[in-house]
Amino acid sequence: MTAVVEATDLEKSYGETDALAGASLSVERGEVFALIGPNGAGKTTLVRALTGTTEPDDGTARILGNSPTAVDRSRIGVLPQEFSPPGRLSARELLSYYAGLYDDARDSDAVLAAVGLADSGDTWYEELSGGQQRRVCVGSTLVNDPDLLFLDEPTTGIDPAGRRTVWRLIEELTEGGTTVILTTHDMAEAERLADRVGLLADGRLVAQGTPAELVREHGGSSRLAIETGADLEAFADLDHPVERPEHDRGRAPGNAVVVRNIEPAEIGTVVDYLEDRTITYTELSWTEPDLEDVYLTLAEPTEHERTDRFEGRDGGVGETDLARTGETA
Ligand SMILES: Nc1ncnc2c1ncn2[C@@H]1O[C@H](COP(=O)(O)OP(=O)(O)OP(=O)(O)O)[C@@H](O)[C@H]1O
Repeated sequence: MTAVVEATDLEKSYGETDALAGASLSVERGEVFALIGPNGAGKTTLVRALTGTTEPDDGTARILGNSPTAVDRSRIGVLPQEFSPPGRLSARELLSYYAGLYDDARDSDAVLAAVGLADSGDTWYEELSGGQQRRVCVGSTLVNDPDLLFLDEPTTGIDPAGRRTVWRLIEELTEGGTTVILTTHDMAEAERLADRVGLLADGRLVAQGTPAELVREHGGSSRLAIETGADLEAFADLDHPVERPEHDRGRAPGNAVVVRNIEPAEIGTVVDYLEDRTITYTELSWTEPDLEDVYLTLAEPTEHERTDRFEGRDGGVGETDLARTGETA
C-alpha cells in the first residue's frame, strides 16, 4: 500500500539547534499516528516540514503522493498548536468563512454538531470558553473533509467530556479513511487513538510502534504499591524488587513502597508476607505499565523527571538503592 505520509531522514536546524536530526516515518491511509515527545523534541517542526510550512535542510517529505508544497490543499487539514481566529465572529460564521475557502465544503452546522457545539453556533468566538474555542478550531480543519489531517495538541484545554467528543470524532474520521497525524502530550489520548505512536527525542524518532508494542518493549514491569510507614528494609526478604519512589506520578500514595515485576496472582504472597511480619499497611494498588512509562523511559529526561523516575527500575533492593532512597540499612 502507498504511504499517505512518508518522511525520510528529515533534518532542520535553527542556528545551533537541531530541531530535526534525521526523522523518518511512514503512515498508511486511515491510520492515526501519534507523535509524542518532550517539549522541544521537534514535533511541531516535523509537522511543519510535512505540511510544507517549513523547508527541511535535508531529507524528503511526501504527503498524498506529492511534495508538501505541491499537494492539493483542499485534501489536507491542519490544526496548529497556536491558532487565534477573529474573536468577533460567531462559531458558525467562522466555520462558514473557512468553508468559503473551498469549492466543495461541508455544511457549517454539521461541523458544529460534529465537534459538540450545535447549541453555540451564534456565540462569538471570544465569548466561548477556551475548550469550546479549541473545538471550533478543530471544526475549522474539517470543513473541507480532508483526506489527511494534522492535529497539533487538539484537545489541550478541553474538558474531559469535550475531549471524548473530539476523540470519537477522530475515530469516525479514520473509519472513513482519513489519515491523522496527532501531536499530543496526553498519553491517554495517544493510547486511545493511535494505531501507531512515534516517540520523538532530540529531533529523532527513537521508537515507533503500536502502543501495545511500545509498552511491551519499553514499559517496564507491573507494580504493586503498598501504602505503609514501614522501612524499605522490612521488605528485604520479599522475592521481588522493591523500591520506595520519591514520586510515582500520582499513582502511589506519598508513603508507598512499590513492588515490581509482580503479576496479580502473586499479590496473595505479598499479603501473606505483610501479615507474617505484622507490617501494617492501609492500601494495596496494582498497576500495569502504560505509554507514560514508555515515555519516561525513552524520552530525554529533564532534571525533574529524573527525580520522578524509579531508581534502579528493574533492580532489587541493594545497599546502593537503600542509600539512594535515604533509608537506613
Ligand atoms: N522558528 C524557530 N526558530 C528558532 N528555533 C526554533 C524555531 N522553531 C523551533 N525551534 C526550536 O527547535 C526545537 C524543536 O522545536 P519544536 O517546536 O519542533 O518542538 P516540539 O516538540 O513541538 O515542542 P513542544 O512540545 O514544546 O511544542 C526547539 O529547541 C525550538 O526552540
